[in-house]
Amino acid sequence: MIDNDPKIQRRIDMDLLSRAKTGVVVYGFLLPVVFWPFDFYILQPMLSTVFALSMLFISILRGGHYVITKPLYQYSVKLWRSSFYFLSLCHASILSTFFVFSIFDERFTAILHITMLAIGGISSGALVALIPRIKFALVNLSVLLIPSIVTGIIISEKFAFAVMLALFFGYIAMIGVRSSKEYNRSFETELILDDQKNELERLSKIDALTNIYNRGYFNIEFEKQWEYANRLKLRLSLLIVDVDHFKAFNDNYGHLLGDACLVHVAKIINQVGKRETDIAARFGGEEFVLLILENENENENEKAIKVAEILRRKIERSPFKVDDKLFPVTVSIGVASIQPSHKMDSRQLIEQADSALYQAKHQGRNLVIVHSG
Ligand SMILES: Nc1nc2c(ncn2[C@@H]2O[C@H](COP(=O)(O)OP(=O)(O)OP(=O)(O)O)[C@@H](O)[C@H]2O)c(=O)[nH]1
Repeated sequence: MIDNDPKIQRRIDMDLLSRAKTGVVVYGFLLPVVFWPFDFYILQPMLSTVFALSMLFISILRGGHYVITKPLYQYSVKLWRSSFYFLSLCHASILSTFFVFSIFDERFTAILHITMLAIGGISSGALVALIPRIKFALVNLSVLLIPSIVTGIIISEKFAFAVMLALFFGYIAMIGVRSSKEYNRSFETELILDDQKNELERLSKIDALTNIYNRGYFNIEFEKQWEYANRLKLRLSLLIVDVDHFKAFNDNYGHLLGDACLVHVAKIINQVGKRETDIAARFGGEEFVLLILENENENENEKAIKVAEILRRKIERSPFKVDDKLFPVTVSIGVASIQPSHKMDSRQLIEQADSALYQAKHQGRNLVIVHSG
């Protein structure tokens, strides 16, 4: 389920980045703070300064990586990922060196106990943060702990420390693998829910037969465009398109062919209403609507009349074809155009287009009639 789809991988990477954020801040300031109360800073000024500055330096680089994530990720996912891994491992390596010295070098005795706590905290924290990429989390954990374990085994008087660290390593690695499975499961559930949400959203907008917007969605968008046109003082035009003699079509050729004919007409309406602001929808039965936002410099309903005539002609000239048989189809179109204002009711535009359509039917069909006055 969690496949190589770049979108999914991006989500995992961004989750990884956000989880690692706290660590970057903590690492940059943690150890100088640790040195202070134990006088380590005074006892070993050189060591502590080198250590603190190197941690701070990597934190600053990681901060920079965080800031440029968006363009860097766009430029190259591979580069983003490898720099993230590299900088995380730099932090882990400096910490690991520090752990090795703390456990085995007499100069670090002053802060040994606090370092042991830090080993537990930092290793567990890093593992939890890097869970989205469990293989990398385990590499990071190995870089943090294995050098101390190996050194402990070599220097036999610290063997007990090495055993304790090895047990700790095994234990949290196990917890990490388990948590990563849980992470993947919840991530998969999230993806399934996202897909279902998108599909439900799509279904709530789309007419099941013709695959163009349905009336519910049209109503919502119509109100939005009405408000928009009102604010910008633009004209809003509406075409109501009705298939001519459709009852006879159904009676002659059957409902299934009737359905296919509606799909054919809907496709053409959708093609003609191709501007970003155009909204083509099935209004109900064999009736469709096309909502058009006129340009500022367009006079009256110029654009809508042009589109209506193009649409009428295109449908007339594209007979509906089944098994090499051609079925002529025509439509009548009522056009109305209004510049919305707060005093008007948006239904007025629908009523006017409807009355123009009524006239088109009465004047013989296969006609465009524009509502006047
Ligand atoms: N096949 C099919 N027919 C539908 C659908 N929705 C509505 N209809 C039919 O569309 C026909 C509409 O008929 P009328 O309203 O009488 O209009 P008309 O026959 O097209 O006549 P004019 O509009 O006056 O040209 C009815 O027979 C409905 O059953 C549908 O989804 N599929």
